[in-house]
Amino acid sequence: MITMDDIVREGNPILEQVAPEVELPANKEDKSTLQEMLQFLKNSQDQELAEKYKLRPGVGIAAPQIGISKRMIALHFEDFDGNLYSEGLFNPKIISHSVEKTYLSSGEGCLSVDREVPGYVPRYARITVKAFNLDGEPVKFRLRGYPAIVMQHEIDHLNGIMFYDYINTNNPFAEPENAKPCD
Ligand SMILES: OCN(O)CCCc1ccccc1
Ligand code: NI
Repeated sequence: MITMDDIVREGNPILEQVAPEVELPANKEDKSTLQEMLQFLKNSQDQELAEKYKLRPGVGIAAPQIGISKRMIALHFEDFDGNLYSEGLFNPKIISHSVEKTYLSSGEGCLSVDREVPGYVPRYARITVKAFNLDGEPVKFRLRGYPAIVMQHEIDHLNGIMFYDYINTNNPFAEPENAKPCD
């Protein structure tokens, strides 16, 4: 099972690389890795398992964060209406997005960053994403608000981008242009 020992931390160059696409249909190894990533998220949100294995709760994870430079991400979280998003995705791609931006008023964190980095992280408010799921089927997501933020945070990891790259260095909590908080 994936534990925090498997999570690479900032400074590791793999987090700054653009990851190559996964060859589809996915081979057994890539499929098993993606399933383990999804299981890690579920475990990290289970009080007992998180305590037992010292897991930091995560709502998403990208393969480079476990040292694998491939375009694979997993998501496991509920949106503010209680809808569950639980996906293992190959080669996710944002195919369109709003001009408007959004951000979490509490800022963001990252399993690969062992420190607080305060500040607003402006992201597209609405995105359309195409990907392939664990069954190898093409899937399309139209996301807004919190789910859109999580998806963008994960896809950024596949392009070597960290959440703090977006924070306004002069004034981290300056109101981002053309953006409204989603919470
Ligand atoms: O890459 C996953 N990650 O480091 C875990 C935290 C993900 C995350 C946290 C806040 C807002 C969006 C996404
Ligand atoms: Ni992250």
